[in-house]
Amino acid sequence: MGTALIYDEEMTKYKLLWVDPACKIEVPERLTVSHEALVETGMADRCISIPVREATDADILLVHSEEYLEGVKTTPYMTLEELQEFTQQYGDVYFHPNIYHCAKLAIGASLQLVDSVMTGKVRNGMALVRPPGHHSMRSAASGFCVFNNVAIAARYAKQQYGVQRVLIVDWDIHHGQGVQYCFEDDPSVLYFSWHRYEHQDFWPQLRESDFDSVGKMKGAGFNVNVPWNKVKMHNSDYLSVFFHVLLPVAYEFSPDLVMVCAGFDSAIGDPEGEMCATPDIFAHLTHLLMNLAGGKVCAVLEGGYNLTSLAQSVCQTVQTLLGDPAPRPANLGSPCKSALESLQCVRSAHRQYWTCLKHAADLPTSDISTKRIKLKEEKEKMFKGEQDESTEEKVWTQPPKRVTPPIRTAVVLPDGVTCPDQCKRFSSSADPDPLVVNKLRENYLKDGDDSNALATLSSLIGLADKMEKNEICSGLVLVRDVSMAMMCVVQHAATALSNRVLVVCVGDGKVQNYCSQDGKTLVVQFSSRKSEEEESRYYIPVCLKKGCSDVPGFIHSILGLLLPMGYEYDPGLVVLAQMPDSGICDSVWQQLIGLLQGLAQGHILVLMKEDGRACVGPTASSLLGNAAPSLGQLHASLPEDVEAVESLRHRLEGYWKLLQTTAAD
Ligand SMILES: NCCCNCCCCCC(=O)CS
Ligand SMILES: [Zn+2]
Repeated sequence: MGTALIYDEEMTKYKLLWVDPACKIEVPERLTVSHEALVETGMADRCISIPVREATDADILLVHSEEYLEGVKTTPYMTLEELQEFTQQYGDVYFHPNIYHCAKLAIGASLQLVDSVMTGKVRNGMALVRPPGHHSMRSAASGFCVFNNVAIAARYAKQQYGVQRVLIVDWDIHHGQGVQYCFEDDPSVLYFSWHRYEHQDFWPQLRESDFDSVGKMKGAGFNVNVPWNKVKMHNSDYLSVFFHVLLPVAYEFSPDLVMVCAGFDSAIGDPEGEMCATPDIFAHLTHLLMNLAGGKVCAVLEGGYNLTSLAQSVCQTVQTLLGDPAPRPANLGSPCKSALESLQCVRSAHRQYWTCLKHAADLPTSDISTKRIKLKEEKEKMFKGEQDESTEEKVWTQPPKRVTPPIRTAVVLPDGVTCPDQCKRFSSSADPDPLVVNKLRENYLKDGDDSNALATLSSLIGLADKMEKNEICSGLVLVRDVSMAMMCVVQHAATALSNRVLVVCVGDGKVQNYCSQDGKTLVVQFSSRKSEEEESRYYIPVCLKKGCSDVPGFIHSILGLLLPMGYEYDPGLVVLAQMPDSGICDSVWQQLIGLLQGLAQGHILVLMKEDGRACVGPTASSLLGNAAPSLGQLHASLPEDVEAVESLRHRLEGYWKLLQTTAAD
């Protein structure tokens, strides 16, 4: 299934008609540069174009009051003075004779997107709209927003398609207070937002934007606010919040639909956000959401005011929705102290609502909530001073071109096992290099003349080489001895290939401690038995009471341990081995493959035992980029597993900074 793109140039036909410094950044070019970038990169043609429609009164009344709607309806006939007067009653927004029409199209675009996804016409999609929506409230416009596009779309999805649970992820740099107010007492809509806050000093300067606004009444726990109390937040800060707050909660919530308030003022170069996260980060944020809700992801444009980073970020998002592998998450560092403080505060505030956070630490000793008041007083005192408008020009390298290999998934299967469609059967066509053959014979083959084991191993090596050359994206190999095959491909990768190799081993089994201490390989093994090998920086045995068969425990160890380390390690190749009788079920296996594909540009090599034929279909489906089936709402992990993962995290966070979930005192 494809990716919808909804855009109509009519939404460029309104603009600011008078002088207002706060509003001058919201210009029609925001939409034109975004759409043109998608056209120039050829991505618009790869999408399924869906036309906009005009929202009806009933659509708008799902969220807004009649009196507000009646008021906005009069604006097309107003004179300039009347428009200015009408605008005065709201903050940081402007009206225009054509903005009501465009606001109805922005809603209609969002509803068309929901229809296309919910009817299965497409898998996911993006709506390029203006005016944005997430600040507008039941009876008020705010922050360039007239109607709340995403809030209306979420209510529409529930009403029209009986959607039980909607996750709204708001990665715009402003707090979508309009969305929070709309759903704060509603447990069927989980609203997650991070936003520049600076201890309530940044617009819209609301006390209720802080981490302790968790929702009200039966909606308690379903509103998650992550305040950024400093600017210059980077990719590592964003990813650590996904790994340690959003994703665990989202998997526990198990939404039927994911809506994204896709604002790109959180990217580097934006005058509002003043953050440092690079446009490619949106490929990873999007990818990490695509295995939720069976892949039903609807992204709707909100903010984004630097026309260069906006266009690049939109392209990164759409390219990932199209299924292209994400770029390498290069040089991730440690989250900054302020981000870790916020992370700790949010997890602490929510531990009573989510089992995945129940073990979260207390509020940091430097309880940042009191800073809010003190800082406010200081600001008042010193406010007399100049507001430094130091907007030095930010520069960043353009995201790397993401070339999709000609072959998406190659498979090496024993005769008699049919090749899954869209996969390509692979065998090392050229006679294997005699050197390789000898090495295989002496190191890996018990009886040296086992010809088809030799053929399989040399195919395996050939596959790894083609992945390194980006001729093949991912591979699946059925082997007789998984351990031996793993050793073989890791040895080959460690010597012949230039890249680091992440080895993920699912299930018991002796994993030769071939993790060279030089960091060429990072081995993470999930099993139910204590590993006899010593744990180290590059060999991490994760012992789970019921191994991979306990879904919550396994998912939490993937999200909270494996992904943070994997992203920080940034391998060129991922080897994923399913040991015999690992106990892992297909849907969890598919989640694991889907999530790991965010690494190594999707170069993941899966090894399974020959008799694992039943798993070939599901594995191939995930390797081809299809969304994994939803796991359903997750219950609590076993206490032993929580304990194991937490102690492992504490031991390793000195090495792997993305494992941190608290600000060191
Ligand atoms: N009044 C001093 C400056 C105010 N700047 C904030 C303007 C609203 C931004 C809203 C937005 O970006 C929507 S995503
Ligand atoms: Zn914004």
